[in-house]
Amino acid sequence: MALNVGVIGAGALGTAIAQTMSENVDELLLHVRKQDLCDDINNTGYNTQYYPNNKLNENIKATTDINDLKKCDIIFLAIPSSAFRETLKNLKEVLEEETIIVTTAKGIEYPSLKSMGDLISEYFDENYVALSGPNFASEIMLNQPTITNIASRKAENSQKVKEVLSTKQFKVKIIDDIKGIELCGVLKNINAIANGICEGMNINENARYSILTRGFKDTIEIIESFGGNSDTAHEYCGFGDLIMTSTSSESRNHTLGILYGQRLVIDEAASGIVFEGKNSIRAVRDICENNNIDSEIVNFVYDVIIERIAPIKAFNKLWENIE
Ligand SMILES: NC(=O)C1=CN([C@@H]2O[C@H](COP(=O)(O)OP(=O)(O)OC[C@H]3O[C@@H](n4cnc5c(N)ncnc54)[C@H](OP(=O)(O)O)[C@@H]3O)[C@@H](O)[C@H]2O)C=CC1
Ligand SMILES: O=C(CO)COP(=O)(O)O
Repeated sequence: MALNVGVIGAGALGTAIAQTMSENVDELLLHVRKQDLCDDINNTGYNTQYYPNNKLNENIKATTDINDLKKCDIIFLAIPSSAFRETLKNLKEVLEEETIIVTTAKGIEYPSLKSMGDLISEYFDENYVALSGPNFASEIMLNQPTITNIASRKAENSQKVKEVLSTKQFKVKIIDDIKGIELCGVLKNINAIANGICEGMNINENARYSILTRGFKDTIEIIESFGGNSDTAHEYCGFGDLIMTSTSSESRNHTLGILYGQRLVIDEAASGIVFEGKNSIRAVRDICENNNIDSEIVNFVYDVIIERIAPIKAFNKLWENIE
């Protein structure tokens, strides 16, 4: 394929989608932060930090030099949302405005309450595409069957991104709701934490799945309040990712919730693990307040994670108010 494609972020997701797309392009540029990891990838063919047992395809070339991305037609940002603005500023120095930027991050900027798409459009106009779905990176890396949704403001951009991403195993469905797709990714993390907290406290399944049902309804309400389409909540990026992340032990957000539910304190910053849901809870609560949405699930997660209210007390309040 003639398109030049780059991925920024050689973590779990960046490496996995690089591997997928390398089936479709002549050369895939993978931008890595650390020189030693870059050397490992180029010299051994392994991402020794994230996937020490999975050989990378030979046409994946790692670089630490952002200037190498100049020639790319499409660049995927597979980094935490907290790193987006800084990375976009750096990219703006070297890229043409027409470069398509794809966000894979399921987070939101605080206190601006901007989505990752909003941030990209500050630097690269409307040339962005959002990707989201029930997509554990570890499974993508193993080339296991996966579907994702993408959305953008320009149909031709979605089409190009679909072309570089699609393989026999990795399916891509374009939807027409850029706001909704991003909100789904953010909100499912909050629900995953909520369910994790309940699981950690050994709350019964009748209650847990009622809470998940309520979380799904709140997701629809929030999407609609942003002018998004409620159908998006029924997509892979909506229902699919919500259920998967809220119930799977593979999810970092779900696991974080379990730890809080068990009142086990970990040093989240020192762990180096990306907990997007934890980082976006303040933003989601502000979004609800600004739009007069009273989400008991969002309040529950805020109470436990930010206010550090005892999980059982927070749960009792949630249960009293849920209907
Ligand atoms: N993992 C998954 O299954 C999925 C993840 N996502 C989303 O993708 C995004 C990335 O997640 P994931 O790949 O799992 O995270 P990882 O922690 O596995 O990887 C993060 C990558 O970003 C780099 N990075 C971290 N901080 C910065 C920074 N300040 N500046 C530049 N680069 C930075 C890391 O570099 P270094 O290694 O040097 O720290 C690493 O390459 C998240 O928003 C997540 O929600 C979406 C779908 C699935
Ligand atoms: O978004 C994901 C899968 O779709 C990954 O979820 P976690 O960040 O909770 O691990």
